[in-house]
Amino acid sequence: MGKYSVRVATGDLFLAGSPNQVQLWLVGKHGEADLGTQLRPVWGKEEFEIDVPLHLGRLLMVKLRKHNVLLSVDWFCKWISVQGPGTQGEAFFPCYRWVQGHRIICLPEGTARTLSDDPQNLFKKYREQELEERKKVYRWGSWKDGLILPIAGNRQPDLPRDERFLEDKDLDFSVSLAKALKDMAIKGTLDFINCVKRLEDFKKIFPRGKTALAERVHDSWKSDAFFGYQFLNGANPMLLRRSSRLPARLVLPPGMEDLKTQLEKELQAGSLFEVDFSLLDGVKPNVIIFKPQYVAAPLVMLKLQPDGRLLPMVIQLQPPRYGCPPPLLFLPSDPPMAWLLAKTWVRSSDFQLHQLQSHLLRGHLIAEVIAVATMRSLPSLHPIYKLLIPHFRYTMAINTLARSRLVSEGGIFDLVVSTGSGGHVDILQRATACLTYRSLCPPDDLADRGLLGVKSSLYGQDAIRLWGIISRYVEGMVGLFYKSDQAVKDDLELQAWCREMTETGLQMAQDRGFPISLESRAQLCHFVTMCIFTCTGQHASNHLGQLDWYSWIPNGPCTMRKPPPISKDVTEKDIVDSLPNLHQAHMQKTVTDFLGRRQPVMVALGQHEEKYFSGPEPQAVLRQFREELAAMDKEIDVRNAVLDLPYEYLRPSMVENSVTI
Ligand SMILES: CCCCC/C=C\C[C@@H](/C=C/C=C\C/C=C\CCCC(=O)O)OO
Ligand SMILES: [Fe+2]
Repeated sequence: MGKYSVRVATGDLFLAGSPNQVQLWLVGKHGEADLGTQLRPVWGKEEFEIDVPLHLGRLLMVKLRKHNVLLSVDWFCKWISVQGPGTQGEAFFPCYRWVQGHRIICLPEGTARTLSDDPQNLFKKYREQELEERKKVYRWGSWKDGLILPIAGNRQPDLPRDERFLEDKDLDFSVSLAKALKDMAIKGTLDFINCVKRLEDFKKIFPRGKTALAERVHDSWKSDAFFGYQFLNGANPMLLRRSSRLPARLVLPPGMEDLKTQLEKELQAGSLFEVDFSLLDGVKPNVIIFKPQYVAAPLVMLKLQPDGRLLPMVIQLQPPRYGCPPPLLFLPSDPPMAWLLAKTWVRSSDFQLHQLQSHLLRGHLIAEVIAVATMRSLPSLHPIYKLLIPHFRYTMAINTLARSRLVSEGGIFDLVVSTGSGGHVDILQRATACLTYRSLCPPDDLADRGLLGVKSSLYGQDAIRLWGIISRYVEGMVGLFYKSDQAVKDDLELQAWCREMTETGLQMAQDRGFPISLESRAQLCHFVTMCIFTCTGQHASNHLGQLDWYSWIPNGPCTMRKPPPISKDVTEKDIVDSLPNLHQAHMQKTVTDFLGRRQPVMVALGQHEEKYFSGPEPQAVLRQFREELAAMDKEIDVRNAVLDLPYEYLRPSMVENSVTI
């Protein structure tokens, strides 16, 4: 018994408060005290003192209930802190979510606890009740067969309130989208009248506020070195791999003996690389306003020069067909327009696989599976929940918007992208079917692709560096709560989480290397590091490049309006007629600007303010994480200062803490 001082923090946003009265209870090890309806959490922090005549013992949780007399107004509660007998200083009760309706909400004290950390089962019932409620609120949905699962719900209002944009993000998103679409409507009216006669005419829709790198793309997009560089450090660094043999599909017609000799020489030297777009083979192209669009499945062979440049050696635009002559091969020595058209076809193919496989599937959709599986399987007391939750912010919301406006029927893909109207779903299904656990872990992925130690792969160097920092952060936290491998095996909540992710969310992905159980601390750390890296670095490295590399439309054409060339007699007009028309280009630029712009409402990696963990040790681990991120950021700044083309997409200050756009 004694005097307790209670502080209650409401969210910082304008609509976070509520005029409803809130009743609080203090729940201790030895008793529970009803503090009555002391609160009206309209704004900021509220504080009050109260005498409690009971002996409560160590405080375990705070319970609260919002009383709705006339009107129920949701309240965003950040946290509650209590000082008094049994609190050992300050007892901190994290919340960081909306309090809705009339039900009693339980907020356990912030110390992370696995089931085995609670031998007296003081929280067991609470954990079970919380998960039972979460499974009702966070339900798996289904968008298309053969894909990993999304959250249930077609629009933002269908989502749990805690997953929707808060007003600052919502305002920024809505206003900037409305502005983008207004500009598009005004400037786009002439698109159907004007047309592009020359490649330089695409400058008509080249963004004003373009980035310095976008300017460089406009100036240098035709160069072979620039073309090759993009596979290393461009918008989509995920396809390049070192050749271990000449690809079977590369059929060299008679007269190409020199090329074969060169390829074999590079192969022997270990400097032969390839980018194979076979995943696109046979994808049904879109038809836009009754006009057929075209899709190809190129193969590019490249050589890594001693100076670090990656130069194309040959482009095969389509795989060989049985019973047909071998496909035409395009060479750097071909007539310039023929070679440029071949490279442009590769750029358009890269746009398709980048946006669908590298960005949407391996960034957005995997992050969503991680978020939904965690919300359904780990109670808020669990250390892994506390570690991961900051990396889920707005992911379900932005993905729901993507499913309803980008890849939906009548969405952007159907309107202007060559793989729209179903081909995009086919590609997502094919990419899902070959999605491996190793491909989501840069140390494994880069090893498999033969890119470890390649100095000109700045993406690779930064991905390994960032993976290492995140890995040490995860190991630091896991080490606080799991003292042995057996403790990991014995954590039934953790095992259920891993199984829910692999078997349900990822749809039986164990045959592609994803674990269905966690047998050791090392395996747990690797899995959780993959989760955090996917929600942060993987998405950023495949999202942030859009503005730089796709603003100049010929460098990343969203569609191709003529079939791939079958001769080398190519004119600039052939290229212009193949590229998106002005309307399609305008739409691509609008969406690229909108999605690719730097987000004003942004939390950088590791910089979340929410305090989910109580106790000095987890705070120390987070502090160390932030210090390592800051050091990496500074070193990237120094490195980039002397680079002709800086690489920024894995710079910690540029990487968002979750997938929010
Ligand atoms: C043409 C670019 C396609 C990019 C697809 C890859 C990933 C998804 C994307 C998320 C987008 C989420 C919402 C988009 C909402 C509105 C689009 C604006 C166009 C319109 O509705 O008119 O990752 O950033
Ligand atoms: Fe994105």
